[in-house]
Amino acid sequence: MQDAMKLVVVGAGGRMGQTLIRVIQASEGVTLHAAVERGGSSLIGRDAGELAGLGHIDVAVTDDPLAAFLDADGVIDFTSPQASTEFAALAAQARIVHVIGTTGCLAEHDARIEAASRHARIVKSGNMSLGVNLLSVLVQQAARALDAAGWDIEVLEMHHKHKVDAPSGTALLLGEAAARGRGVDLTSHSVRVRDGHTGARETGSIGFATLRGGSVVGEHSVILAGEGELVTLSHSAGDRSIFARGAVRAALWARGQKPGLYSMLDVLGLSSSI
Ligand SMILES: NC(=O)C1=CN([C@@H]2O[C@H](COP(=O)(O)OP(=O)(O)OC[C@H]3O[C@@H](n4cnc5c(N)ncnc54)[C@H](OP(=O)(O)O)[C@@H]3O)[C@@H](O)[C@H]2O)C=CC1
Ligand SMILES: O=C(O)C1=N[C@H](C(=O)O)C[C@H](O)C1
Repeated sequence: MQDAMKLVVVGAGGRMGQTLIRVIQASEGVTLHAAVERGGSSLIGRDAGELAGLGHIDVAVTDDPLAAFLDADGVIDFTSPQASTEFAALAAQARIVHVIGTTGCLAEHDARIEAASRHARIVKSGNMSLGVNLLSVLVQQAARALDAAGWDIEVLEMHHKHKVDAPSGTALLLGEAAARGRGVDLTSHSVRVRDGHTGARETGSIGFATLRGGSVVGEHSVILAGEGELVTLSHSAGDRSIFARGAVRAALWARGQKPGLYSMLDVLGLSSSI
């Protein structure tokens, strides 16, 4: 049997970082090797278990990611686009698995992450949950079956008030699935904001609407609106552990793969359904 996979959590003090520490401690086949926060953070030196509400686990938070990566098997990263591109380069240097849940990446970040995947095994997804990835397959099928002339597609999302990017990574992932189903490119068909005298809706466009407030973990709906009927496909996240469990599953899966850039659909064996 293989040794437990040694995982580093970067952004250890964040909402997802703390959830990951709890999920890793509760999971078979993985062990928390290190916890990383940015230099200057008041969390450096604190015990990661205490930070996550578990009690002492003898893993002190460090601000030296490369030292942590060199003796690890993988890193799980829910931080920021800039930080994730830097961690991808370090994961490539250490030749380890890098699971990236960070959203809001621009083309320049994605290009750097793709370059790092020549040496690292990277799994990146705007949503690590099983439910959302299954939903994306269903959205693609619905968009293909219900034609653009008769059915308009709108993606609606709501998240907690601290979220900094919009539309959410999940909304974009679902928009991409709808665009694939329609055989069109999302960028040239999406309407990300509406305000003022917008004119009538353009046939075939894919609209996005963003709500923010309170402590909502993540609500997503894809609405297919026809004449006199609506089809709504939706997902509701009750707890951040669904993302953390997906990320751990991705790390274990990627351990056996060649260097490259993979998605959660690859991890879940759903790529052949798209
Ligand atoms: N794909 C998925 O399934 C999911 C994705 N996400 C995404 O994950 C990301 C994080 O979300 P969330 O946990 O809510 O955000 P938080 O702001 O709570 O956590 C981010 C953490 O990363 C830390 N961080 C930022 N830069 C660095 C760095 N250079 N080195 C070390 N640590 C760093 C932050 O530290 P500091 O506070 O000092 O800046 C913070 O502790 C977002 O992009 C979010 O959209 C979230 C949930 C699920
Ligand atoms: O920031 C969050 O919280 C979440 N971010 C991801 C996204 O942008 O879709 C996933 C999840 O919905 C929670």
